[in-house]
Amino acid sequence: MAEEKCAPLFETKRAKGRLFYKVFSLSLFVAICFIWVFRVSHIPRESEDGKWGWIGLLCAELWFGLYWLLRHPFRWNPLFREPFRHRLSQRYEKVLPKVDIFVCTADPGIEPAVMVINTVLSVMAYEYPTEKLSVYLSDDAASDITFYALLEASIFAKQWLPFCRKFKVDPTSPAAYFKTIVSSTHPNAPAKEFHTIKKLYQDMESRIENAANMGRVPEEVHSKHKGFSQWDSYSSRSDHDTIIQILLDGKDSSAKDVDGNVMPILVYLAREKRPHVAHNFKAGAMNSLIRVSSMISNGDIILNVDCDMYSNNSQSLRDALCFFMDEDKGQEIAFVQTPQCFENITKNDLYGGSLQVIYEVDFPGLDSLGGPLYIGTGCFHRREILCGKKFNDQYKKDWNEYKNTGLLKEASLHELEEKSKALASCTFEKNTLWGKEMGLQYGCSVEDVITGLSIKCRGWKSVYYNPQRKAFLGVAPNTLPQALVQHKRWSEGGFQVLLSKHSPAWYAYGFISPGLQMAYCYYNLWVFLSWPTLYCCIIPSLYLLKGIPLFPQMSSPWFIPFAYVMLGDSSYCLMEFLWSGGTVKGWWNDLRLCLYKRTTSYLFAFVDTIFKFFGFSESTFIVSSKVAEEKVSQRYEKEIMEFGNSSPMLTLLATLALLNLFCLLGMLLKQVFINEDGLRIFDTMALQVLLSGVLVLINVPVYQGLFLRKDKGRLPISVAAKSTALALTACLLFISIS
Ligand SMILES: O=c1ccn([C@@H]2O[C@H](COP(=O)(O)OP(=O)(O)O[C@H]3O[C@H](CO)[C@@H](O)[C@H](O)[C@H]3O)[C@@H](O)[C@H]2O)c(=O)[nH]1
Ligand SMILES: [Mn+2]
Repeated sequence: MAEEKCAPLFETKRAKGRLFYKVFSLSLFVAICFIWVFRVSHIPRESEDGKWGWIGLLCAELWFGLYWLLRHPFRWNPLFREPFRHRLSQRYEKVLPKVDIFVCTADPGIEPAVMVINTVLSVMAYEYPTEKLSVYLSDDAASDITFYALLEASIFAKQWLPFCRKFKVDPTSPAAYFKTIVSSTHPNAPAKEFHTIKKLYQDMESRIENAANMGRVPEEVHSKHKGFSQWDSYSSRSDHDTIIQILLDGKDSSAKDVDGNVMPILVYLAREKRPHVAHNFKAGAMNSLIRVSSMISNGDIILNVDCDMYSNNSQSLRDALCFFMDEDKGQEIAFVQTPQCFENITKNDLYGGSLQVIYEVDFPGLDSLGGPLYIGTGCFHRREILCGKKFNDQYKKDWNEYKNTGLLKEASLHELEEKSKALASCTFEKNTLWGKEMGLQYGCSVEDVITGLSIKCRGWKSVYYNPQRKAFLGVAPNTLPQALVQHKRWSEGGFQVLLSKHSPAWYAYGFISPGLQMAYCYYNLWVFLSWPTLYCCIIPSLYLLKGIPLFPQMSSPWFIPFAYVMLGDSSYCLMEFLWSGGTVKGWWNDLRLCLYKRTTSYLFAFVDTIFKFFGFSESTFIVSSKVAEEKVSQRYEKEIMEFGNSSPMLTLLATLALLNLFCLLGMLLKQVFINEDGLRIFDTMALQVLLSGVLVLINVPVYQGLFLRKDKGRLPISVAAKSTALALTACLLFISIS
């Protein structure tokens, strides 16, 4: 018993096989050095062809090599964590802390209300004392439909929560649960009860969907609930008062479920918005939530999820607490991050959306360097640290002195709502430290990453926890344009972090470990991959067309390091990808997306950040769509790439794809009809042929989209025309200049 008492609440394991990795990396590095030496020592003379092409490649290879070095800290010493829930409950069951859960939504058009309330219901049903749970929904669209849906959910929850408890339901999102039951023949609930609850859910779902389709809330509901009157003064999504409604307050009889148990507190919040006041997107929403919740429940722990990220594991809250409440190591942990996983990833992950290598390899590695990034969803925070507390080693939280703070117990509901309104007003933050040193940081497209970094710079650590049964499941982009726009926002955010006050490249020095600095830089430098990648996709192919070699020929000893680096690195990446649970085709798809995001998302992000830096354009946050038309979904299921618009990004992609095709074809035709030495080019220019060949192969979906497909997801004719003209012109121009 005594032993149990001081036994840790979690354990940490180290990965094996690191020596192999280190030796292999060293050998790759030696080969990379040889490549650099070759480039520098073989620069063509003024009289020879290809001098500038050569120097450009030298720069690209230097940069790729250095960037490759940044990858290493991740892989040096990965850690895996395992919490012990039973010990937590033995020692702390009576004094478990209060937890506030924030769900953010911003657009009922692409984040349907039914999906949002499923997420809300799933987190309300955590296996946790309900009187200690509070769930807040922030609605940046201030949509009365979403409010209506939440109202419906608050009623349905009175049946749903007892049902989940009784039959140990998991996942606790009703939609997801009913979906799993269709595929398995053993619902853990008796048929009668199962069908009753299912019917209740479906009725609610159709009421909400009807309201959403009609675009308004049914009259009889409207008049029955006083909450709707708050929309009387509403003029638009970006111009309205604070709307707040405590739907379940945890104390009066209407807040009990059908079994008579207390329900979690449930609050709807749409912070005030005015057209000329910056609202700072999700970061602004989160900060309003932090303040409003401090007035109502003031939980010690804050869990934050996006509206699509339903809880898939009803124990994950307790798991997270094992880290915070561990007597020995818990004191320094600011947040516990779980991976962002998705329920709609297809077998070969067409858009590389699952980010598996990041979550299976990078993040465990980060954990040994001081902890993973905060990635905006599925993250448990300590409230006081999120609000700006600095680390000191005297800090020791005594969980046993459980205090019931928050005013809900004393004040009247109305009073509370009025007080909270002021906290969510759009002028509240004026001349305060909110958005700078308190709460989530403003001015960055990845408010999460920069906030996590600032927490680290204040001396705290974080923990990565990747449970076997995924903690949360969400929706990944299911069209190419969506994926590219999302990566643009992320890479732009990364660049902003790099330029920010907390820059991992300079400011963070001395505050976080050098390995972690490198790791942050690895993510924050994404935009700088665009130029060298573009260069390597264009110049070697054009030179191939012209017949000028830029790489050593096959019979030269210098060929060896090139071959070794290409082969070695790609096989290693493939191995990591498979090990992380991917397929070979998935790896190929991931490679394609990697190319596409580098040549488009990162490029556009680079340009946009510069514009914003000089004040030419304003910040935006393009919310990813979580729904798709029937036809689009069908194509997604079949892993047919969805282009579907004529954006500059797609035009650029198509142009690059065609340019490579033309160069390769042009070269082959030249070999057949003009040159006499036939196949000798495959010796002299083997690597260039290979590079173009791979680029052409990887772009097969683009050629299909341009010329072969008839469906709506294809590339529009206008893109085909523009890109063909551009690619041809580039080839002809390049040939004609000597
Ligand atoms: O003005 C806004 C914009 C967005 N959101 C919410 O923010 C969340 C994330 O938006 P989404 O479009 O799904 O972006 P993702 O790229 O999927 O999100 C990832 O990247 C974001 C930063 O770029 C983080 O904020 C997210 O937590 C992280 O999951 C969603 O719940 C939105 O409703 C708001 O509340 N207000
Ligand atoms: Mn999302």
